Amino acid sequence: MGRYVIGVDFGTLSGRAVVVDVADGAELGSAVHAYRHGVITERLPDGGPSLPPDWALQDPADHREVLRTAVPEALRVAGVDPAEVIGIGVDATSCTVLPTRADGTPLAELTLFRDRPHAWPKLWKHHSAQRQADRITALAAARGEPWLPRYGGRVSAEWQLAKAVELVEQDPEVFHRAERWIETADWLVWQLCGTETRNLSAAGFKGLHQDGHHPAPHFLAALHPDLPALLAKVDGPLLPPGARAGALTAEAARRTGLPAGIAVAVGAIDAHVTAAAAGAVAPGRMLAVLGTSTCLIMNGEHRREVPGSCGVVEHGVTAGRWGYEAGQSGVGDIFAWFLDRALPAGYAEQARRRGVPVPDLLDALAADQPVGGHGLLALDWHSGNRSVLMDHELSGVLVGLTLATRPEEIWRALLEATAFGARTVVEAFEAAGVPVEELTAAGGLTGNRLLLRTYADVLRRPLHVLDTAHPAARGAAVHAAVAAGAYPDIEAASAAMAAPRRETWHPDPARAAAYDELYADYRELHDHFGRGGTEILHRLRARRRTATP
Ligand SMILES: Nc1ncnc2c1ncn2[C@@H]1O[C@H](COP(=O)(O)OP(=O)(O)O)[C@@H](O)[C@H]1O
Ligand SMILES: O=C(CO)[C@@H](O)[C@@H](O)COP(=O)(O)O
Repeated sequence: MGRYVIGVDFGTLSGRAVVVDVADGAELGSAVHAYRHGVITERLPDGGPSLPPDWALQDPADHREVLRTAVPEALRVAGVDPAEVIGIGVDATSCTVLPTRADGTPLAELTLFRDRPHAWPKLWKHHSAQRQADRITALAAARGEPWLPRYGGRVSAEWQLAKAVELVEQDPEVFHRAERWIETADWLVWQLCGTETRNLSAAGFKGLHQDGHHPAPHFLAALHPDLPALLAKVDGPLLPPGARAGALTAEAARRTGLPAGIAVAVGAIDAHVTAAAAGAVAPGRMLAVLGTSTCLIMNGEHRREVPGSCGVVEHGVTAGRWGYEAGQSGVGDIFAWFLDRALPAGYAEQARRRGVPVPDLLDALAADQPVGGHGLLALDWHSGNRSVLMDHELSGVLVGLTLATRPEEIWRALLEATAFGARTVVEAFEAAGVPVEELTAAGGLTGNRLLLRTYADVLRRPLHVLDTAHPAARGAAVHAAVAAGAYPDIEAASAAMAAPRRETWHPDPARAAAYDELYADYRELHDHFGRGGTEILHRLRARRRTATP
């Protein structure tokens, strides 16, 4: 009799479930379910006024629907007997956080709060709390909070505390009525096993939980007098990656088609579980999850403070190690923006005639040009800068345009900008004494060969590419196998269940040398716009805010 586990990944636009063989990690069946409401940026599903700029919400009903549809569908495709499934693991984007009642009911689902934007789950890329994040950073720096350097010296607008300050300031009633304030992954685990738990990884990386403590009540009170009440909303058993949160309830079993009583792993962050799917859990092995955003994840033997990183957290990636995270808030999102909003319509028509996807057409048109031949340079900040500046009021920049510039050249400049952004992060790790010995890529962007070639050239190192269409869901399945007791820890489970490598890209020496020069210019532009050479990007953002009705 086989033994299987299910991993369910809750991404930005869709959720996916995969059925995995516990013995060797083979993916036997999968199903993807696009969220009915996608990312909510304009208006709440029932209508109402426009949401302010930089807002990004999700609908908890969309998440439940994934459990109800994608899990049974993946089981059906795999053709396995559900009775042979021994565990389920769940990961989600983060910090994606929602206010609920004590029984887990999302406030967004109560008639009283349904039309209140602050009652809805705020997605990781809800970036409107930058000024709150700046205040938190300034206060922590002024007080010499020992945790601040562990976050590279800055608190992100994406994280729990910035979002909580925004909530208490802008809708105090929702803040006070929220009995729980919880990451989506932890909320989903609660839905599955009926027991509320919290994962140490998100508590650390997104909740500033360090050395067993949340930020102190007096620190919170200095931000807002009511904020210490947050501590009672986020408490609860904190479990390390791969721990068993509980057993699948009869109700969740009915909804998913799985047997009641199987192990439910504690919730996890999407990029972090992917390290287990990639076999990249030993210190020095960096994983680049290249998708809507980029997350760079790595384990380390020791704790080091890396300026501009998103944090170093004990048990952050696997139990007993120091996990590191850094990244870029917009990568695939920038390419999607270009395709949707900036590319002349004729290109889609040309792609259709050639029978290729539009990105492939643009890659083919741009690939043979020598490095720098387009005369362009871009900053990859259309969704703000996560590392190393951690500032979501920065925005995209493109210089070098002429009347001869072609769309495919801008496309290539954008691909290159994201590679330069990744190199900036890798160099920050190495400069802080955290060597990056190996680099593996996973995620939706690994389907773009020009992008992979560019990353290998710009980063000047071999880039291993993972062979799986569902890296995060597979990682969640690895966590499920540990929670079910099939392996003693994530290291052992990952050794047996990680996805194979599809290929390795090696840098081309001539292109890499040419990119070194362009990268030096990127750094100059980066520091000029991002480190005080000019405040123009902040002024533009402020003007947009005040000009918005
Ligand atoms: N060939 C491609 N070239 C450029 N961008 C792509 C390509 N394929 C997918 N993308 C972008 O990748 C992102 C999706 O990545 P994926 O890893 O599937 O999702 P997520 O990161 O949300 O889990 C989208 O932003 C999409 O526009
Ligand atoms: O920030 C994190 C992880 O820490 C991600 O959840 C967030 O960047 C979203 O990831 P995706 O780009 O949707 O894969």
